[in-house]
Amino acid sequence: MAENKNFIIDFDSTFTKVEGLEALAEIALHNKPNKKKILEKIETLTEKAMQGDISFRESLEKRLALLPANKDHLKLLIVRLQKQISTSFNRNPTFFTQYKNSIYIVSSGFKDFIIPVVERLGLSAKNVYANTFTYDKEGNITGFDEDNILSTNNGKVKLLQQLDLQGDVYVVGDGYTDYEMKAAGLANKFYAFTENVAREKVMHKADHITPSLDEFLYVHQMNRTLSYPKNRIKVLLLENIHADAKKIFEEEGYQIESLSTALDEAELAEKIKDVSILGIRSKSLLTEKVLKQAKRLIGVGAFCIGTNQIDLEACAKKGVSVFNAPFSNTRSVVELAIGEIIFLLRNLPTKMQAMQDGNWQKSAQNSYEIRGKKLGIIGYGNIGAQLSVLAENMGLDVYYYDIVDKLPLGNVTKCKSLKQLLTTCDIISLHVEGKTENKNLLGEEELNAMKKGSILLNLSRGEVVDLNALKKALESGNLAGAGIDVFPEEPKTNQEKFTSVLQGMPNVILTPHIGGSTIEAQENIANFVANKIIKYVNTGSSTSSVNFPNLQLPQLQDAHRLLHIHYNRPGILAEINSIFGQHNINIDGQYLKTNQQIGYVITDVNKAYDEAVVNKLKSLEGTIKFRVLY
Ligand SMILES: NC(=O)c1ccc[n+]([C@@H]2O[C@H](COP(=O)([O-])OP(=O)(O)OC[C@H]3O[C@@H](n4cnc5c(N)ncnc54)[C@H](O)[C@@H]3O)[C@@H](O)[C@H]2O)c1
Ligand SMILES: O=C(O)[C@H](O)COP(=O)(O)O
Repeated sequence: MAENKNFIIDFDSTFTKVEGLEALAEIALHNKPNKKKILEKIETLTEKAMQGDISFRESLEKRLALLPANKDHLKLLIVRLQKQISTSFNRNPTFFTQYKNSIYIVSSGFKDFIIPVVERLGLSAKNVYANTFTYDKEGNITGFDEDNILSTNNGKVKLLQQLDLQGDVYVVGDGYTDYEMKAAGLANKFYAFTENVAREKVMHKADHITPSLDEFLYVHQMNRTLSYPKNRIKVLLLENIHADAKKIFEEEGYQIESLSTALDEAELAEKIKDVSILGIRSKSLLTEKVLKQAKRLIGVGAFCIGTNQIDLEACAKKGVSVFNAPFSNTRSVVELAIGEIIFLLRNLPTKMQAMQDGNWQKSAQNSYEIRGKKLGIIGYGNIGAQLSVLAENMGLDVYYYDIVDKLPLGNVTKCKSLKQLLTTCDIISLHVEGKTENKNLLGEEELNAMKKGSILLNLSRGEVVDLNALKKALESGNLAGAGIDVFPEEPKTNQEKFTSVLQGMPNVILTPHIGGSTIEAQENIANFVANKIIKYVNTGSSTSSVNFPNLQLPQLQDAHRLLHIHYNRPGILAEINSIFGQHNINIDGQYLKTNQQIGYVITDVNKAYDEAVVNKLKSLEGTIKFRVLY
């Protein structure tokens, strides 16, 4: 309760993102030749005092002596600082208005610029305890009021003794002098505020590290803008996901751990225990066994196209939404396929190896143009269709076969059966997904059905082609070459050895699953997937989730959003609404979608609601997960 709690809040680098005196120096030294040097000296002096390495008084005297500032500079400083209030402070205006009489700004900075800044969040000058400047007649800063207790060493401690606050006292700050109030027995707890600056020495002394004001308010169960502090959301990124993803999650305030390799089942099961968001690529298997350990998992990002490595159904049943990047690397795969078609039709792998071995084989034998050849695409999805457009533009005659009805682009010919495609085309390229039904889609029978002298590309999934049968087809000469990018068993790291029955065969291109491994694709994927997950966490929007009913939600405005994920069974929506009815809750908006396994209901209700509602919704039979957003 506010009456029993007092909040002592530091100003520089806590209330604002920057140190006031440093910002003042920046302004006062604008265009001065020695600016950089003086600024560095001021920063060093600030840091030394903050770390507790020199006395505060000494630091202040030395800093002011270096500062040629006046009242005009102060006016500019105030405008700058008002724009630099810490993000999480600005995000929680109700905390300041609700507890304005219990919040004390205690700072070794200067009231001259602190008061106009804290007033922005509704605090009053009478609760600001800080130093004051002295000026000459022209308005130049000459020093500070030396009688002010806050200008002395241990000033914050002495001030707090004088204030003699009744009730609990909580200190929030980024500096050592803030900790000293707790050390002197004048505060119940010291919270090291690390949103703007994280000092090891100060964090080490803290009762609690608070990366934002949200965390402090969450710990104290006080009125706040975010239901759950973002710093509590732990993200685990595996398999060398592009650095942009880490950056985007970091900017959102999440905690990130990033590893360059995949993890095996046991390692992942251990690591996933406290993870809220998991990011993987094609190598990490997310099995039901791993998911059993995932107590806090909300979302999974497949930073690739394929999601066959993830037990999507088990994720849905656990209320975990999975997102992938369905388009971001498609162009890269298509370009590699085109390149390989040209290489294989010119018999280049064999010729290149001969050159490496010192053998000159100038001859047109077994070398063909791609123009006019028949390309057969199995799986006319995002990659297959894109390949057809590029290939047709290069003069290939394109055919496709898909189990789903797909619109043929350009002059492409649709085949009625796989057999028709295999027996018609000179080049076969596989672009199907890696589901169980597609295991050995091309086995001995299918490979034997292919035209004599044709070539095969597989840049989809390893299990789709029976590699022993392919080896035989190549040895028999029925196939003239193959480009294989994906394998039933692939190394988890670049350090592991790779072996395949196709090694050492002529006119075969083996690549280490790099169809989508281009700088452009990886960057696009990182941005696409990370932003989709953040949107899901922040708004509940599940657009383009691969295992959740897709709901595109409007921005939440002055309401609570209740997200209810449940097993898809009849009558549950009626039960949810009956709970709202019993508690007289006004529904501002409601959105529902279901798929075979689960139902996803989002209800926006007006601000005031009874906590009992939440408990009833959580314990409703069939509930998988429940979240509140506000
Ligand atoms: N090598 C790489 O680095 C790399 C990169 C990206 C994608 N991929 C793989 O490529 C696959 C295809 O990607 P996409 O974006 O085109 O997927 P997509 O889902 O858009 O298209 C797949 C198409 O295959 C069809 N299909 C599925 N099974 C089939 C079958 N048995 N016979 C005929 N058609 C069938 C589907 O109906 C669909 O139209 C991905 O699932 C992924 O596994 C590999
Ligand atoms: O599914 C995909 O997008 C590809 O197989 C690429 O996977 P990767 O990101 O593991 O290379």
